[in-house]
Amino acid sequence: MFKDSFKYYKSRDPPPDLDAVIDLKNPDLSKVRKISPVAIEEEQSSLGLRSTEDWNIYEIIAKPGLIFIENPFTSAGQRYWITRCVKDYSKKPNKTNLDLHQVLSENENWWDVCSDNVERAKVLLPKLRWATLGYHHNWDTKVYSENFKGEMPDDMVDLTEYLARISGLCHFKAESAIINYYRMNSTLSGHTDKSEIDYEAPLFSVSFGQTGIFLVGGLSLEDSADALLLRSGDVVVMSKGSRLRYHGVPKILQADSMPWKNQNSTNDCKSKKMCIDWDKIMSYISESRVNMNVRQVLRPGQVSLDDKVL
Ligand SMILES: O=C(O)CCC(=O)C(=O)O
Ligand SMILES: [Fe+2]
Repeated sequence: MFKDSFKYYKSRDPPPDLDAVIDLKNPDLSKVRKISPVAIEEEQSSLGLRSTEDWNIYEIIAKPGLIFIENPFTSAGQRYWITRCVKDYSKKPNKTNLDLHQVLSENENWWDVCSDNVERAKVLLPKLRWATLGYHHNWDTKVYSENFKGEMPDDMVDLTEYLARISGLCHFKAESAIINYYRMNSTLSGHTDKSEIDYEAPLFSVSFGQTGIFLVGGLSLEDSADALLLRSGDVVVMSKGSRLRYHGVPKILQADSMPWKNQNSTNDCKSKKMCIDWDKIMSYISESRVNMNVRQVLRPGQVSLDDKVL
């Protein structure tokens, strides 16, 4: 059952045995099958992705539609997206959990305060838990509204559209995103994401930084669950029969590699300020996991939540 597995993997004392956790760096081909990336003509250069010939894409055999792309990002791509999540997507006017706690004044942004003020950073850094973009995800009502809607960044829209095409899932338009920020002791309890109108559209989850144990069960909490390791750059696509499965993150583990670190000695920050910023971001990510959870809300052709297209 989902809750028992969650408790098992969450436990510190005793720590869980990770032998049964599906590790797609070392895939067990009785549990997963490899799928080929769909060949598409144009190359994309600005999304920080490797050439698709060397992508590893898997589908969990027992959970059709649950697709896993092993880190398709270049090292520079990891740095780009980590910086976007930590520094940019956490900024106003995007909503964050900190808005509810009044720990920042009207004109202050979490990352700016943390990078300028060591004392405030000690308290504030671990406090950021989520930011919402596009249609705001209301955690209490779970209902999207035209009245609470921000901008979706073009890069995130382009990245998920490209990932959808390569995975053979045609239409996808990013309209809402939650950026989840985890510290080493954070968890995300089991849930299904069902506030969206169109369940035909997949849900994309892209993880960076420290490793997460991702637990994915069935359509009911009574069903058993599989645990998967999600490392920096790994992408999970919940589509088709797997779109509404229960899932959660019972544990964050120390990463066994740091693909966001510059592999060669050439420096890719364009100014001294960018280098200093990156050092601070790297220090944050050395004890955090960030997850971009991107959804399509509307049906194709529907222009707003008030547009009752069937
Ligand atoms: O952090 C993750 O891997 C999952 C996040 C998630 O399930 C959500 O935001 O709905
Ligand atoms: Fe979720």
